[in-house]
Amino acid sequence: GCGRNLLPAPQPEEEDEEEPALEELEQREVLVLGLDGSGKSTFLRVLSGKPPLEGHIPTWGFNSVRLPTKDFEVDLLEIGGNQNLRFYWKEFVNEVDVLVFMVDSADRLRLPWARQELHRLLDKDPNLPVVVVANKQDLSEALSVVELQQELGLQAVDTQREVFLLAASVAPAGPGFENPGTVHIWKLLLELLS
Ligand SMILES: Nc1nc2c(ncn2[C@@H]2O[C@H](COP(=O)(O)OP(=O)(O)OP(=O)(O)O)[C@@H](O)[C@H]2O)c(=O)[nH]1
Ligand SMILES: [Mg+2]
Repeated sequence: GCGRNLLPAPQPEEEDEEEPALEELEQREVLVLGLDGSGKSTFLRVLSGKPPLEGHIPTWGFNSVRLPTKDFEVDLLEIGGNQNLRFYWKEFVNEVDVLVFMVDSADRLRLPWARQELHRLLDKDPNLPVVVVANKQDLSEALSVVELQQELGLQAVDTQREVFLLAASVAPAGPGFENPGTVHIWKLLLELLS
């Protein structure tokens, strides 16, 4: 045998009695999606007080952080944006409270792809609040929010649903973490989750 006979059989009923309540705070789930290189991992790092990484290290799967607030805990879950991973995105949109969709505002050539993926997700859950982040506004070639609204087809989205488009550069320019873009996104998320 492989040794499993040595383990005592699990006795869930007894354990239930002894196990203290671990989760006192309510959970909120935020899904963070967007094309590869748009800044999802950077956003999660900066939110958790870590400096952004220099280059692009692709997320080959999931990446998550849990941030406590006074009323609840916020789980932010990134799924990598590589083309092979995008297939899985739609499996998670119905499981979360808010979707953050990151866009590299300077990646003009791939905006049509970002638009297509975003609208697929919007179609998947008509009630999910969506925060579109027009990231990398620090780059000179970045499109403005007005241009991005057009390019991402957000004017056409029906007025019933909550879609926000926020300009940001989530990677801080220098040391220190008073990043106004990230703070702004976080405040909006807390409002939507309350
Ligand atoms: N100039 C500029 N660069 C940024 C900004 N945010 C992120 N970056 C850079 O963009 C690159 C990619 O960032 P990531 O956060 O790894 O991108 P990602 O969306 O997680 O990518 P995948 O995991 O592959 O899906 C990194 O080199 C970051 O430093 C920003 O606001 N401005
Ligand atoms: Mg990543």
